[in-house]
Amino acid sequence: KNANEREAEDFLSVYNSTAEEVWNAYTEASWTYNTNITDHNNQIMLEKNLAMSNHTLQYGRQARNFDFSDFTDSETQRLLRKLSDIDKAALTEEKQKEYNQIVSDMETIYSKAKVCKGDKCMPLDPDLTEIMAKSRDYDELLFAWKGWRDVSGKLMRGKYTRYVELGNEAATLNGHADNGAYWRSWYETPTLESEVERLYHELQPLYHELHAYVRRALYKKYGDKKINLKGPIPAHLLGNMWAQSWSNIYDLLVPYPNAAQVDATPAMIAQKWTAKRMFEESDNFFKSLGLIPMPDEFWEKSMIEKPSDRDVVCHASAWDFYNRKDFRIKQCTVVNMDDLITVHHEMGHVQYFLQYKDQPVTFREGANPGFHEAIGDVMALSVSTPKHLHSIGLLEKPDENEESDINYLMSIALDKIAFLPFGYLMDQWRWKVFDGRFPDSEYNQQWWNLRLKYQGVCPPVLRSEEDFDPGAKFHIPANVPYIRYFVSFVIQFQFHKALCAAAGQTGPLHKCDIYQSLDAGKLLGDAMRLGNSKPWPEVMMAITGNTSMSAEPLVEYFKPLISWLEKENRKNSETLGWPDYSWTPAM
Ligand SMILES: C[C@H](NC(=O)O)C(=O)O
Ligand SMILES: [Zn+2]
Repeated sequence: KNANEREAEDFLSVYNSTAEEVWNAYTEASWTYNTNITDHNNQIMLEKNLAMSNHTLQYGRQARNFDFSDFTDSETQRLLRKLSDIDKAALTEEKQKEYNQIVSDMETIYSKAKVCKGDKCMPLDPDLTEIMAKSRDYDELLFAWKGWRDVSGKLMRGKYTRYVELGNEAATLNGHADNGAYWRSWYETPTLESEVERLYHELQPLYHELHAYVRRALYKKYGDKKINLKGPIPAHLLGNMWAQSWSNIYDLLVPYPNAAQVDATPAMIAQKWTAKRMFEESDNFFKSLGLIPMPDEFWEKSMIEKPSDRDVVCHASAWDFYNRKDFRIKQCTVVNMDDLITVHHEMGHVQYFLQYKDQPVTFREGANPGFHEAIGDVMALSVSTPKHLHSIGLLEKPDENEESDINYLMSIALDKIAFLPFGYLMDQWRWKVFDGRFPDSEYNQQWWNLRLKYQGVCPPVLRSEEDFDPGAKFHIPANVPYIRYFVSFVIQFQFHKALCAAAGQTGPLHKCDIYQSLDAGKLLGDAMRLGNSKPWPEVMMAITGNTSMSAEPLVEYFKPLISWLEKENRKNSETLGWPDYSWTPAM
């Protein structure tokens, strides 16, 4: 190694120890704000954010001064290259303040928004979420759906344009074409857009079969004034505020009502499960694989229930405090199956934090953002099986037959297949907003064009450019990219297949439960420990033996259901897709 490389290594170790301090300070302030939304806490968070940016700027400039092309250590090169992208620190201080204030204002609007009916004012979590999940009254659903958009997205519209401008300015200062290009650069895959488009088209036939089957069930429930069997589905009838997961209307869709049921919620309530019990159950699952237990600080400092005395950001999230000891989850947990899955999703993030905690801070990320989103969901694919739920006392002995299998696959498909178009379109919209193809005069129109094109849903009431419906989904005001979830929903089945093989499970993928397999745990743990120190295809290779994303394991997992749906839809001579694309329900 030449002197230049040795100097770079010293520089990087000073960077790392100072970064741990500064990032920890910001994360603590951000946690305080997210778990107690006040102006005071917001101001402190903004200050710590600026301090972090100054640190990034100072060290980013020095990193750019190194000519690392002839360095021998590829890790040092990778670290310096990542440090050279200084993100928002490239903006002037007052533009950084403006940008950070806009993002925190939008997130505060979203997190404090309430829909009032008389003197009862309902937040999204848990009230409106519960109405969307449980109500079967067309107009009550409409009240919640429209009301939520009026008090969230609609109030952010003016801020979003400036957010886009400043995000693009920072991206171009770092050499990216626009902010969308900056976000995609994290995948180190120049062909990312065409790869996700290819995956989407491979999976679209599965979605069309499910969409046609669900539309038929909703037609039976709500009648021909509200459902057109050749048209899009009104977006408020699918059990979820954004129609991104349909498992809450499973009761309208059950393929075999007399076969074994799959929902653990009744047992969780009957057995008086608590949020704490749900987290302990998840921790047990990870430990059974030989993975790392949640440390004491996690149990002491996490916020696992919605506090009654203050405003908080309820959208569930996992937190790394960058001191290799302190990791937390913030979740407004409700005792039901949906939230038990979410608990595993968030615990998957913390397991990743624990596995890569001794990496340089710059590498304490997922191999790509989709990897980070996939870990917990892989665990949940095992935990959700009737066999596993029975083993933890949440379902009576599952009768193993073709009908109960189809019931189970349907319940998982209502989460996983239903999600794919939404997971895909969120950043199709944002990438085009950032690259200018969608001017702010068309924000809402273009949003609904994509919602129709990919999801086959339509707004149940007239929309206009007075509205800003993308802002009604957390990740838009919170500035959280979304293609990571589409990537996750594809690769998690690749991981599931690989871990099931490692666990010696030879049956069909949907019956596999990797519980207690130390081999499966080791395969995933070793991959997580790499963090972002290697390009993700190498990590994909280490887990699955392939270097690329593939829809095949997902298609294999759902094969029995797809065959069943094809037969069912043919029997009903369903129209696949929504050729009556301009139909809207009687208002
Ligand atoms: C799928 C995504 N998950 C998450 O934010 O953790 C969502 O909830 O929209
Ligand atoms: Zn997540």
